Amino acid sequence: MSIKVDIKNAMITGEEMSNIYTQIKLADEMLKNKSGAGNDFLGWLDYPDNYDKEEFDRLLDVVGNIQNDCEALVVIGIGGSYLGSKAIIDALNPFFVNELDGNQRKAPKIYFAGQNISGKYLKALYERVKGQNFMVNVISKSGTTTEPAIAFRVFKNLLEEKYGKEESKKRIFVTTDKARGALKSLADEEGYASFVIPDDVGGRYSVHTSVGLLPIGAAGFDIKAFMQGAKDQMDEINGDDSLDNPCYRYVAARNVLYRKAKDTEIMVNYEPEMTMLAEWWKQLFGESEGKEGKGIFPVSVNNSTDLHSLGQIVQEGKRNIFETVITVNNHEEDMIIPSDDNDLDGLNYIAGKGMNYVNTQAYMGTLLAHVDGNVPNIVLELEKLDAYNLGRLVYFFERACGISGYVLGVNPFNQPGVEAYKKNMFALLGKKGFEDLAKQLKGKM
Ligand SMILES: O=P(O)(O)OC[C@H]1O[C@](O)(CO)[C@@H](O)[C@@H]1O
Repeated sequence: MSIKVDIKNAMITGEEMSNIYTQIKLADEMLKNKSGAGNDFLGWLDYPDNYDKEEFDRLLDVVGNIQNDCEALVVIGIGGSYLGSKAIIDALNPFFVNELDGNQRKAPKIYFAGQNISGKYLKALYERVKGQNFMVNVISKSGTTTEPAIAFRVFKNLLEEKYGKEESKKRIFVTTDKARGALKSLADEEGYASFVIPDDVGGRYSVHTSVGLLPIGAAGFDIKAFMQGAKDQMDEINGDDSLDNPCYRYVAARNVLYRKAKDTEIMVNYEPEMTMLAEWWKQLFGESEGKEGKGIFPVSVNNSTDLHSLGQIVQEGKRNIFETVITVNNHEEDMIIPSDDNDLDGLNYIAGKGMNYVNTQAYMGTLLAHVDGNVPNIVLELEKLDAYNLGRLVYFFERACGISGYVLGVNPFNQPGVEAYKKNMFALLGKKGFEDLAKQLKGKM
């Protein structure tokens, strides 16, 4: 079912929506006819139709082998080579899944590495994985990103010590550029099975490519349904160029709000398994829109947890924020609140109710309070948290982000700003070629 976008609490007039509509339509046309900035990175746009079916079948085979042949898969990557698969796997997995033992599990444990530079984290993961029958999927479009490169070196060594060089080759799956980068050269040299990140798909738009599909499939989820969701969402957007199109409505609302000085968007969820979905969304919109001194700053809260930490500032702090709440209609699990003869905690008034009911009242009460506090709320309603609907949601946001970037007047497909920290880090680490910068930086320290 379609994703619904409700803007009745977004504090926007019909006139404001109509005024921005032409720009939304034009921006989407620029995407579709590939006439805008960054038009060499639009491979994701038709990907649900145009993906490489042979590679997909090969991926299904590999996923099946991973599931049969190992207890644990270490997925190495950062940013767009990490957040999407982590988001979908977290949203779909039962809680505490890695604590289930072998016969209670339908798929290997999935561990993530290379998404930080913490020695403590990597050491702990190394110790946890070394006694298990494990495999590795290393993902990097550039093939040169420092964080995953370090993690891969560590786990490659561990595999080779444990299984020997030849057997290790069967346990390593590489997802990278088809021709360039250190990882591609290494994969060719060693003969690792490789999957391609298409040239024209940037990291943050790559969840439906093998970047996302291999880990999501290995974790036991239906990647065909995930692709179908994207396809249906794409067809739906292409089939309606009016403001009834939920994707257009979301883009229109957030841009109207931005023009009214609401320059911070808070992605709100009420289910902890959606935490990482917001992290993926933050990269998507932050890297796409945050340039040339422009952009809506994307942040997220996990409620009701964060109502007890950030609730105060949302309700009464600087009025430059709006919220986008994601709600899910169908919850499969619930916990009924027990009754108690003594009722010393005073909870009997909700005894017999499900926690999902309580959570919904918390959501509605919060929304009304925040709107009273001058925080506009956009609500995105998802039918269900399953592979199909998540496939839809990912495409929905990708398309919304591409359109929104053009409405803002930026290239939504580059990220020049992330190079600054990398250069400084290389200089400070003493990498060859960064000697002059190292001198300058040391002078400032
Ligand atoms: O897949 P790669 O090339 O390792 O890049 C990982 C991430 O790093 C960035 O390039 C930022 O440095 C992101 O845009 C990207 O998603």
